[in-house]
Amino acid sequence: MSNKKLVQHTSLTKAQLDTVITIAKQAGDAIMQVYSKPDLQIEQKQDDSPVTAADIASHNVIVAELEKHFVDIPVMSEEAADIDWNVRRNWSTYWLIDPLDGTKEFIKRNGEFTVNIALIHNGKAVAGVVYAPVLNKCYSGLLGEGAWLESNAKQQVLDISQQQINDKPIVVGSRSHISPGLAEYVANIGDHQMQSVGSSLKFCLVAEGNADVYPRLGLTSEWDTGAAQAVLESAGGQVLIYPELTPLEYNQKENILNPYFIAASPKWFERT
Ligand SMILES: Nc1ncnc2c1ncn2[C@@H]1O[C@H](COP(=O)(O)O)[C@@H](OP(=O)(O)O)[C@H]1O
Ligand SMILES: [Mg+2]
Repeated sequence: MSNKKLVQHTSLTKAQLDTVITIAKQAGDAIMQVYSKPDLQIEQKQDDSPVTAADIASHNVIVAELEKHFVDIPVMSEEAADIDWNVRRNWSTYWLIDPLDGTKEFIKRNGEFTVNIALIHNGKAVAGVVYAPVLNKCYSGLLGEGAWLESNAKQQVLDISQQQINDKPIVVGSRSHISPGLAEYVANIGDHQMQSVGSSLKFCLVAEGNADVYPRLGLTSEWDTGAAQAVLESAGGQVLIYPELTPLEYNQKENILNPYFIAASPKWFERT
């Protein structure tokens, strides 16, 4: 398959998205092989965050398969992120990958970790797949076309464009990275329920309509959010920089860290 077609469409066809879903599941299988072993081969990276044999195995599967199916589309992965800004800034279309988001949850073996593959086009997350192998849930989205959840061989369309906010809003936050900014934001919500969940699954819970808002007033990198933002926005949700409330975009700056953001359905932003 040539990338010319991809650039022409500025996104993926449904058949191409299915190929990416298959790749995410292959990566999930590679992760689960490590998960079942007693030694996860945990190492500390330079930024002091953990990396395991599963992060690397997933990365290798995804990169090899994407290069096989989509010729000439560059790839940025958390596990191969050292790409010169002067090269990367010229990419109009590229794959943005977090092979294993929620590495701390993987190490705790609580199931709250995901494989994340996003297609970025002109700074926007236009397609994404988020796969949680232990939970057996695969979320996918094509911006402007729709979002889907496949779970136990059943497929469900995700659409939160008209979703009403719960009287007692359900707020999702990180399980392992709590920030002072989050406490301040939720204090202003009033009566609410707080749920702690690891990884990009927080965006997916909002996309499913099972949570009202995911305020991230703490650090993340672009690969942590691209795929799940594509799922959420394809389901009719929004991811806006906080406090400016402008869209969260990609590859607009050398620093790969995201600004703070709020992910929610449109009614949340109407309300606040
Ligand atoms: N101080 C920090 N700087 C950059 N990224 C951070 C961070 N603290 C947490 N993260 C990111 O948050 C992700 C986990 O999300 P959550 O806290 O919502 O579970 C981590 O992904 P990895 O597990 O892929 O390293 C990590 O990249
Ligand atoms: Mg991550």
